[in-house]
Amino acid sequence: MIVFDHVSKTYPDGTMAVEDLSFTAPNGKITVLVGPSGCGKTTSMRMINRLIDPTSGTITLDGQPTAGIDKVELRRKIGYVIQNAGLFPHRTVVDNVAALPRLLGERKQDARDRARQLLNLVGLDESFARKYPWQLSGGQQQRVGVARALATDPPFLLMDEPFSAVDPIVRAQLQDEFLKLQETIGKTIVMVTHDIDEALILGDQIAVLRQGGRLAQIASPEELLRAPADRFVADFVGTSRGYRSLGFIHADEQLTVRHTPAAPLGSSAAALPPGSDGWLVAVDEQARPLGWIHRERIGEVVTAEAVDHAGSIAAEDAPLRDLLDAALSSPSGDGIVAGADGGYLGTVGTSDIVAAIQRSKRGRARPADEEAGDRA
Ligand SMILES: Nc1ncnc2c1ncn2[C@@H]1O[C@H](COP(=O)(O)OP(=O)(O)OP(=O)(O)O)[C@@H](O)[C@H]1O
Repeated sequence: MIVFDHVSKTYPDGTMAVEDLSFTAPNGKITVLVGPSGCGKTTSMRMINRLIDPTSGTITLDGQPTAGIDKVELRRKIGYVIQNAGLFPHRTVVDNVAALPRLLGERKQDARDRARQLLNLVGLDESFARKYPWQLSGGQQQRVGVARALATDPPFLLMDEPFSAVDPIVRAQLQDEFLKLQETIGKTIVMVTHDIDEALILGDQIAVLRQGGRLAQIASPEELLRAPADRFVADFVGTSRGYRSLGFIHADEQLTVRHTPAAPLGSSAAALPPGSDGWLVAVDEQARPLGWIHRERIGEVVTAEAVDHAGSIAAEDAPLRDLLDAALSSPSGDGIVAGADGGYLGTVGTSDIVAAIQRSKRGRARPADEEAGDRA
């Protein structure tokens, strides 16, 4: 657990970068610091590993004030991932990852063996180990940066805009992989980003800072979207908050899944049922949904060319946002749902999804009502 207790930082030129900042980054969770440029995110994060010393206040790691921990020991406990990976250009990938353990006295072979395991963990196979950073793509370099930060198996990890130097598609992939990795490693992470969408995807909790390093709100992604503390947070989180918050809510068991008939590729048109307003769900040989198909577009047999791909397909356990999107993008008006194995399950209607949204809103409102009842 990392605790900020009334921490302030004034630079020698008088700039108040952080003012009276207090928050807790819980163990095994990702805490994201976001806010506009110059609001003190980087200063706050660098005070944790004492690259910058606070002017006042204390920061503790699992109850131990950082001011009292030897800097070498502190850096061993806290992995650090920076933008652009910051790799040593003249060292191979494996030696980049092994660098800090070597510096701390580990045997070369042991450090390299572990480095190879870590490279594997971040999705880089053996062939990358002997390459140099300039031979890697931006996304691959960033993975090496993550592997290097994990080299001393630190319980804490600081990440400064770790995925911002790569294009949006690679960034989305790295974010996804990183969340899976965190499920395995369970580190206590503080991450800085200026990108609210990245914060909403990665954060277990998000601390929104305003100019002068003052905390505007700290909350879960869902709460930040649902109940921004003030206008500044609402504007920073951005528009379509209601729709985006559906990305964190799942359907309940009451959601009606309709049994719209399937039209397997290659099947004869004569053998097919009428469908819903003529619409059927085209499925492949493994009964996986491909998209919608209208009876009028089917000749003698169902062909892949006749499938309409406009509608997105939602997974059974997907958040309501994905189900709603599947329905809204669908030519038939209903959304296609696939099971965990990718097989076709059924379809959901827009009105049924809206009813599920309303039930979830009532469900979330209830605890507060009950609290009010308890107080009365
Ligand atoms: N060494 C320094 N000396 C004086 N002022 C500084 C120093 N480093 C940062 N600042 C100032 O402190 C404030 C906070 O800077 P910081 O880098 O922490 O912000 P940030 O939120 O990380 O910004 P960005 O998103 O642009 O990276 C800014 O006004 C900045 O100009």
